[in-house]
Amino acid sequence: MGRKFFVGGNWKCNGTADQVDKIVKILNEGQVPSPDVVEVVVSPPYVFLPVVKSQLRSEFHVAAQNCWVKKGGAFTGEVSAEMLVNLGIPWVILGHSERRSLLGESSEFVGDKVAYALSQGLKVIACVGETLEQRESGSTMDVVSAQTKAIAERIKDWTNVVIAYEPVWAIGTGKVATPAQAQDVHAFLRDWLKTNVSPEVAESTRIIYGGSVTAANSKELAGQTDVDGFLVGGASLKPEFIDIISSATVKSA
Ligand SMILES: O=C(CO)COP(=O)(O)O
Repeated sequence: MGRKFFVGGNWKCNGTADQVDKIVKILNEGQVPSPDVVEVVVSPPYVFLPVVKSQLRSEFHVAAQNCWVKKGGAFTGEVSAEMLVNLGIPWVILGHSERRSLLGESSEFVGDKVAYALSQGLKVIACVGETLEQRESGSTMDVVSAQTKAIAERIKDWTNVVIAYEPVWAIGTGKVATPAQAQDVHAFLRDWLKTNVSPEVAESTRIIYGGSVTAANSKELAGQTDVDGFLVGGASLKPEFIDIISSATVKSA
């Protein structure tokens, strides 16, 4: 089907220079499937991006965890898409639930960011996902489709977009979505893209899962038809990230 497995490591706001050295060493020494089988992107905090980029094995790439919504200028504390491009940072994560909930980023704002980042040549990992309350009230599909729609309304080309489905109740909680729960939402999102964007975009866009992914559950999740990879938080800071990357072989088996 041609969707290359994608594993992202979101380091969030973690790490000292020493810890970053150690993680990079683990990543560089780990035995992983070839880049034909899996695309690996790690996302350190901004301050560590240049050092990680320069030291990381060449087949792995780096992502920023955010960027500003338009051209840089008088926006204290922000980092612009142009700066990332200028430093050769190929990817950016946008719309993570921690930014939506803690920093008040609306779906429209996230959609604007995705459109601007793509226009500057960045590739985007765009995050969507429902809270526990929304899941329990039965509105999961409404929430993820509204979040996806805000992006779809603002972009034309999906080539450089990966969608990360990250149920908020599964993030950092140890409470992973069951493979069936993940598959349900991934299949729904793919169908949403088919109806609202195009069959080609639905078929080619990677939809990855995030939320308490570990080496213990990654193979079973990877076995689901519409799960095209992972966005890993906590476990991406540990040696088990190598095993999670290796779960890509489930698809080619
Ligand atoms: O938010 C996440 C990745 O972006 C997931 O975090 P955890 O893997 O720590 O649950």
